[in-house]
Amino acid sequence: MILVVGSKGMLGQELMALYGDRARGVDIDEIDITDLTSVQRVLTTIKPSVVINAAAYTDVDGCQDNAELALQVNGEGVAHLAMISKEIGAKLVQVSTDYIFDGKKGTPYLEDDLASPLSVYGESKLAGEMNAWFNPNHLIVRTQWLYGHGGKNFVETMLRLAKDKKEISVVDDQIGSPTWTGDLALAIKALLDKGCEGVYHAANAGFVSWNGFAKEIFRLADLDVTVLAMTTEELGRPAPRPLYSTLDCGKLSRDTGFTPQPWQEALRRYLELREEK
Ligand SMILES: NC(=O)C1=CN([C@@H]2O[C@H](COP(=O)(O)OP(=O)(O)OC[C@H]3O[C@@H](n4cnc5c(N)ncnc54)[C@H](OP(=O)(O)O)[C@@H]3O)[C@@H](O)[C@H]2O)C=CC1
Ligand SMILES: Cc1cn([C@H]2C[C@H](O)[C@@H](COP(=O)(O)OP(=O)(O)O[C@H]3O[C@@H](C)C(=O)[C@@H](O)[C@H]3O)O2)c(=O)[nH]c1=O
Repeated sequence: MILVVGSKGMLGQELMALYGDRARGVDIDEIDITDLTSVQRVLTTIKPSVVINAAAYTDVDGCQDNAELALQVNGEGVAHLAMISKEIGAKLVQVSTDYIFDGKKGTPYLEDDLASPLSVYGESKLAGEMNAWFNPNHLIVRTQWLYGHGGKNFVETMLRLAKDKKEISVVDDQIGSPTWTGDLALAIKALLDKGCEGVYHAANAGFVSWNGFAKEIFRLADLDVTVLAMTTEELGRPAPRPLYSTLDCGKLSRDTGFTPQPWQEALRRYLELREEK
């Protein structure tokens, strides 16, 4: 049995849909990962063979203002899951982020590149990666720029803003790979099916700026919106973001035979499925 922690989140919902009967999902109403007793109670009752942690505090600017909570959920919470999953002999899958990097490398990041987070969110997720090591049987999957059904994300924000705006300003100096949760869930399954351990990068292929991503969303959705360019500095959000955080996913392809599709194709598929719902 696979236990998906954070099953009501954006990735959690996708994992539940992919695994169906083979998974049991729990979220904040049944488990609080910041509370060791709660984690102990749920894991020792369900006794899964794999725990996938898709629970996190993902509001990047919110984390910047609430560092203690960010470290509790994204850092200590993972330590609790790692310690108890080890105790019951289960594998821990920890989902992590490109924001553990500072974005200064200039070429796609490899799994063993040095982490140097710029934001509290990035620091707390790096703490989570380190805490995953309390269970030697762990898999850390770093991904980025996620969108998918049932979650707050950039695609949904753009489509919402387009309802009453003809012009939207979007930063053009941050580069990364928009990634569909549908493809990330398949990558996680491929890694588990092959018994992979350690750190892996998993994102849709190719890269673009948020500005270019917004333009492609409106083009595919056939919406007449002008996307203006601005810099990250001009936008002035509370949390700093890496300017170049593309992840090299070669290790995933080599070890599993699974290569996520180009981001443009994933986006087209997501928008089609969204229309059908
Ligand atoms: N979104 C993105 O762009 C990216 C996400 N990631 C990582 O991927 C993973 C999944 O992200 P995503 O699907 O966007 O996350 P979401 O924010 O959509 O979902 C997270 C879920 O975890 C729940 N949760 C929060 N705190 C706790 C807690 N203390 N105990 C139990 N559950 C809790 C949330 O509940 P509630 O909503 O009620 O707070 C929510 O249901 C995370 O690890 C994230 O860091 C990595 C790269 C990019
Ligand atoms: C809504 C909006 C955003 N932006 C910018 C802000 C930001 O730099 C970028 C993306 O904004 P968002 O708030 O959607 O994204 P952000 O919270 O930075 O997304 C991150 O989330 C965490 C959880 C991760 O792990 C990362 O991989 C990444 O996906 O676009 C604009 O320039 N104009 C806009 O109208």
